[in-house]
Amino acid sequence: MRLRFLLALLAGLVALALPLVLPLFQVTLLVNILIFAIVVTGLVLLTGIVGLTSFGQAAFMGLGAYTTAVLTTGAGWNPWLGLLAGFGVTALIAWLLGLMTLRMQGHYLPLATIAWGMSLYYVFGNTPALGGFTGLTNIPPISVFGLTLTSPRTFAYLALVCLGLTAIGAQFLLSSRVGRAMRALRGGPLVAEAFGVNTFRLRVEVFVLAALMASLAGWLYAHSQRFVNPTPFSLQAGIEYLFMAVVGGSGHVWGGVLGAGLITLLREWLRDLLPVLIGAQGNFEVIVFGVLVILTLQFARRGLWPLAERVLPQEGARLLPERARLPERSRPAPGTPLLKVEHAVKQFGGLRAVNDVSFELRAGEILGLIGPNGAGKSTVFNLVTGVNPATSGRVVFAGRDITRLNAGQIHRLGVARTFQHVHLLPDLTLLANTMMGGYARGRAGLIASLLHLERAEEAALQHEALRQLRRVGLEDQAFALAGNLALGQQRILEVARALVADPTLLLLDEPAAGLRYGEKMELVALLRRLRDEGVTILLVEHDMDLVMNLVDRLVVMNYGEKLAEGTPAEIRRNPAVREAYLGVDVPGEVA
Ligand SMILES: Nc1ncnc2c1ncn2[C@@H]1O[C@H](COP(=O)(O)OP(=O)(O)OP(=O)(O)O)[C@@H](O)[C@H]1O
Repeated sequence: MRLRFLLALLAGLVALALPLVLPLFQVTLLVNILIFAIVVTGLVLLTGIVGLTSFGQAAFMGLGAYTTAVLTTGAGWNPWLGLLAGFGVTALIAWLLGLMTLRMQGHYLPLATIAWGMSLYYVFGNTPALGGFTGLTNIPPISVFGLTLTSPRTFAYLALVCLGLTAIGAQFLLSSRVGRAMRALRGGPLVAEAFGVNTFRLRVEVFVLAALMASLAGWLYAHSQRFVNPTPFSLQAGIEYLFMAVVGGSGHVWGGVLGAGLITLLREWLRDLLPVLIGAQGNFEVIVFGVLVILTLQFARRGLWPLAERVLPQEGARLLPERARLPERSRPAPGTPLLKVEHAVKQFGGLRAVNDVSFELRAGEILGLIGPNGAGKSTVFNLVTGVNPATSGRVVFAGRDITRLNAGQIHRLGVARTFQHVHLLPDLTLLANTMMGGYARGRAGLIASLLHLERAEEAALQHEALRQLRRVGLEDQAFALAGNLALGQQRILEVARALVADPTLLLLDEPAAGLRYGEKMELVALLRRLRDEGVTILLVEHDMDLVMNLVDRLVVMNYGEKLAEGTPAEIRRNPAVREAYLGVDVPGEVA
């Protein structure tokens, strides 16, 4: 940790020395690298972390550049006001574009980013007030504390400060509650929503943030070049920013900075070299970039920064001091009805997956939901967790009708879940994964996270996560990576993550799927212990042995209907159940 800090300090000092020692031409290049790195930092958040591929960042850079260019040349505004105006214009346009496009899935979103990237480029080029394709000249320089930044040497320091603040803010964000939610979004909305994240809103927020970073870069660009034209804000430039992120490592802030440096330097070098080698003029460097990206995707899919990370000293485990604990929910008295499913029906087109199912779950018990494949168990699970609303009927939790609430709203009432297919963030520690479960117990938003103003809350979450890891027996691995765990432990980690939400009801979706015998026994022991501590559990499970030895009561489903309900002993004797499970031995109790 100390060594890493010293290396970072050294890198910072070198960066501060470079504008003084490099020849002027190279300082200009350095300024460009710093500016491009700001755009790419936004792309890292948007594309590398959240998984929203954007080809349109150069257009947002253009919005920042043109806004300040018009206002400072035409209306005589101070460049700093031009920056704020650029932020305003970019935020508004990005927000509108985000609202329109961010609900799109798959390849539709990248297509949409290409569309607006092209449109804005032609708006810049075809608007006479913006100087058309020749652009606007005589943009005034920026002044800082009375010092006018006309020389690239002094301008480089402004660019360095801007990049430093952007990159550190992005790092702060990624190590926060919002950052964990952003990472969870990458795997689809299911997990993030289950922990109370408003996924669409978060996508829009990150989209606007990345656009604002590009806008800042555009402002710097306009005042360093002192003129603007549409070319640097074209679709091709947008693609090059993506190249930088991919080559450097789009999952890491410093990867973005590395990519911006490498590609910009390479471009300069190739622009001189290739025409000599080929004997003709042209943008041949783009061909090399294309090959480079393909090679990176082939041999270092996550970019070059993760390779550098391997040789850098690893960051040590650090816990913030806990000043206050998170508030806890009041518990329902054992035996009181906690969950009621009343005449639930779920229709998928012509298929009635759940048909008039009713059952009740009392506080402090473990209820198992079993049935053959396709019986409708997962569908019931989805009705209770708000993933899919019931077609008719009611679901009541803790006296409140939750039938029409979404997953996040239901979670905030005290329902936490695990997933049939484990959904963890393999590159994060067990602790960080567990903390994801406490998202709804925190309040800090994007801005507080960027500024690191959420440390007290983060500390409380860290210690709560640690307590839950201790509760499930994983505390000694709190700082290991979740991706290194065996499946059984990953499932137990998901239980710890759910427990951080301080749930009154824990829903487990096939928790024993894929586990070995020993792992199943550990899981059973854990769930029993949790029950004894007062946790109420509903579990959907295929493993009859496990279910029969764990649960207090069972609901058996078949063809979407409730076939039977009772204690394991009653269910074992039930002839209808035996028939539904024909060919499967409904096992006896194991000592
Ligand atoms: N989103 C959906 N759209 C259409 N049909 C669906 C959907 N989800 C489930 N079904 C259908 O509803 C029926 C019940 O499925 P469900 O997944 O609830 O059963 P299950 O008891 O959980 O089965 P398994 O044990 O195999 O997971 C199945 O016929 C399934 O194909």
